[in-house]
Amino acid sequence: MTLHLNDITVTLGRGESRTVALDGLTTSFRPGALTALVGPSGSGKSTLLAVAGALLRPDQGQVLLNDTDLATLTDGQRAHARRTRIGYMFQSGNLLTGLTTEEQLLAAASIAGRKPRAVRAKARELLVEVGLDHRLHHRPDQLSGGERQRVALARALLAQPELLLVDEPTAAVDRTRADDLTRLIARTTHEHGCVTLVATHDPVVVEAADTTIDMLDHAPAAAV
Ligand SMILES: Nc1ncnc2c1ncn2[C@@H]1O[C@H](COP(=O)(O)OP(=O)(O)OP(=O)(O)O)[C@@H](O)[C@H]1O
Repeated sequence: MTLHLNDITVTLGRGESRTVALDGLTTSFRPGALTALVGPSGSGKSTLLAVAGALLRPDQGQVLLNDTDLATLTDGQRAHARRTRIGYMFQSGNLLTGLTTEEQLLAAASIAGRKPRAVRAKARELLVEVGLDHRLHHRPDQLSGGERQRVALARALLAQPELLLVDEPTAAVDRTRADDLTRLIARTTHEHGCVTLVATHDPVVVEAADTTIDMLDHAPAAAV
């Protein structure tokens, strides 16, 4: 799978808060490559992740996952693409209230049509890898922000998505854990051949990436 963004423009807010977050951005991402999105706060990294992940429709431009333009799909088709083709590790975690850590992974697998029995061992393995094997029975409100984000990563990796979108994976964890997570994301990308985009301010993540996109090179004219 390749991801090609073609002439993407996104405007956010209205009136005085109206902001051009992306202005005619064109770029491609290779399968099996980890791309670091870098640039100062406000340069459009999260907006790019939201557009690539079919969470935000661009005002203009194409979001091509192979031959499928996510920008022109119906809401239902976009939801299907999110469930079956795209994995997210965002700062909010987006976990389901009331489910334990292990259930978050099994429920997501079940929604994607897989039998919980068939994925339980792999789910446990991933939770060990993200350092949460001692938190299997905690619910989201009993986890720290960094822990919630790691549940989201394990859940995303269990689904083996074609496109993996990660926002600041190392911001809420200590250095050792940050290095482990960075290695896990890079290894998964190389082994599964997914397209991985990581928004980051962390030089260690940039070092581990195969390519880097500096958002300032694509900054809207008004912001330069
Ligand atoms: N709802 C909104 N309305 C208006 N402007 C917005 C809105 N959301 C974001 N913006 C603006 O759009 C621009 C891009 O924001 P974005 O969150 O993509 O930046 P970022 O590079 O991810 O920043 P950070 O590193 O701080 O996470 C910023 O200038 C921001 O202020």
